[in-house]
Amino acid sequence: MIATLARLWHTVRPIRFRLFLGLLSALVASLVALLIPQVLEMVVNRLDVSPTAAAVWTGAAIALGLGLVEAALIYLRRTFAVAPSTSVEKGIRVDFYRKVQHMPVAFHDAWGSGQLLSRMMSDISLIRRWIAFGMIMVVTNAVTIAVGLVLLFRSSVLLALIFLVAAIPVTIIAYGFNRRYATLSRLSQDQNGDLATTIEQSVQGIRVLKAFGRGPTALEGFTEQADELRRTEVRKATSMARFDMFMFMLPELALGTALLVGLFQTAEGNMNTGQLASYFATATLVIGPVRQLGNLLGQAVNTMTALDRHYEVMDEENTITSPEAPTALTPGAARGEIRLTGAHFRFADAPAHVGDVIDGVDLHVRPGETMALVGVTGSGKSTLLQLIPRLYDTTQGRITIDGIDVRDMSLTDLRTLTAVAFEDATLFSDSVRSNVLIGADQSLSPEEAEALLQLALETADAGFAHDLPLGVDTRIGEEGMSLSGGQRQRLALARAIAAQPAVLLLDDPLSALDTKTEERVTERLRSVLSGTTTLIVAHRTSTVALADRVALIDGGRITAVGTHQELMASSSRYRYVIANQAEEARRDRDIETLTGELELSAIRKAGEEVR
Ligand SMILES: Nc1ncnc2c1ncn2[C@@H]1O[C@H](COP(=O)(O)OP(=O)(O)OP(=O)(O)O)[C@@H](O)[C@H]1O
Repeated sequence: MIATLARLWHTVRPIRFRLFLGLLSALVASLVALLIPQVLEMVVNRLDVSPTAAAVWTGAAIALGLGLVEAALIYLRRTFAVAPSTSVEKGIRVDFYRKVQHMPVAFHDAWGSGQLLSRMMSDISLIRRWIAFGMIMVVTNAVTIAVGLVLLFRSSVLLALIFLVAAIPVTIIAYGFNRRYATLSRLSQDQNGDLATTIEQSVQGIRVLKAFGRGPTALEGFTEQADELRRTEVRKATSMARFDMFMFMLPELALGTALLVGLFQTAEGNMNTGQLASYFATATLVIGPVRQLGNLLGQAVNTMTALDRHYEVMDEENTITSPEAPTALTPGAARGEIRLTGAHFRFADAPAHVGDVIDGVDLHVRPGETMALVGVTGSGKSTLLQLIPRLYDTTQGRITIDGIDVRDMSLTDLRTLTAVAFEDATLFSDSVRSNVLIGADQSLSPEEAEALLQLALETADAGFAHDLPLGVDTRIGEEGMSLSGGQRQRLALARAIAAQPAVLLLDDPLSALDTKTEERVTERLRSVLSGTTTLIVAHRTSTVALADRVALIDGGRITAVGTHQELMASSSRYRYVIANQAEEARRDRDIETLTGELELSAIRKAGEEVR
């Protein structure tokens, strides 16, 4: 807790002085407010002695003046604290985003996107509200209550004790309520997030749901989730209603009792009317901070939790970073010779009894060569590809490009040398042009960039982009025009080509294309990118046959390397894998003919589940 506070103190360093001014304004404002009842007491007592209009006017003018000063100070408090705290909030948010961006893929495997989103949005907002408001108000309210109590005791010890009897449970109830309410709020936020995810999934997978007649089941699931959220909202409202009841009932009861006792006391001459008036004015002023203090203490605990959650992400160690003294290289001059030596890899969450996913791979890919990676599903093809640009790091062994260990290169150089296209083509909500040129050399002139865009689109057989409503300036992605799976894949491939890498890593990027288009694209890739070393995960025999050589991967090991013809002749395992893939491709074609643009991979997955 102390360490967390110390870190927060460090974070607010640039605005500490303004926060101090905010605190000062708030303190003076509340002391000024507490002066008003004292003026009231004076006026009432003066009126008892000499009831003149002048006394009334003077008292009213002083109270009005004090009220104006208080209002001005409250304005100052907000000015001093709110604007700078939003800049601190922005800073924290940007740091968080930077951190998440820099973290390796393994971090994102481990952390759900919902978790990161809620830490990025809700937790950071909570921290900002505490910096701008909570921190200042907790001190101000504590001082107001302390001074207020002294004034109440000065008016009447007995009435002050009645006030205290109500104030203590109010603070305790408010504190407890805030803690419980925060838990419920977080639950409701999580459930809202889950509901949003369900809607997103059903909208994205609407065709699969319809094709399999799973709409009613999806609706049932959704209704159950919506009902859970409703129950949480009802619990929140009930809890709030109970809290409000106590918050108003206890102080009102105390003030009612105090009024009764106060009137007797005044009648018996134990206190004067001025004191009684000042007691009530002070008590009304102090009850607000009493109610708020419990809330603020609860908020403080919630903010500590939010800070801990925030620092938990910020403290995650980034294991994939550039070395301190990277080997100098010129990505443009690279030959693209890849060598894996005794490469091992296992996922951090893999159970102990399971062997390494990549289990001692030795592989040599010659400069400019196109090598196909072939293996049954789950044999480690995608994982192997991802080790080269260090999306994951080998747990043993080494990978070199042109003789330089990838760990000795700066990440920027390595990621310029390599480009990846995944089967699952992710496009951003932006124009086709921006999507394709995302990894292109930023120093190109507009004409060069345009020529590169054309070449990439042509090579990837993505000429359809010119026929979109605004051509290559058409907005695509989630908020833009929707494209078919095959179109998305071709743009993702064009993006990898436009990066002009020395090493092109293609993870089954043509799976959604028909066989003819795939063959055409593979041919073009070979002629346009003759100097580029290409490692391609392929399922179709046609693509495999076009590669210079093929590597067969089995259980995380390379078991055979050679041309397609050589392996067909020498390896029975290779013949088995290829025959299997041909069968799969035939089934895909049949389904495609039957259902048009259906999501093939989803259908396959659903089919596997049924089996
Ligand atoms: N992020 C991950 N965390 C844990 N295990 C994973 C992760 N990604 C893949 N695996 C596991 O690693 C193994 C190899 O997966 P990989 O995706 O490399 O296979 P693949 O040969 O590319 O399969 P496919 O042809 O089906 O794409 C599989 O058993 C898979 O379940």
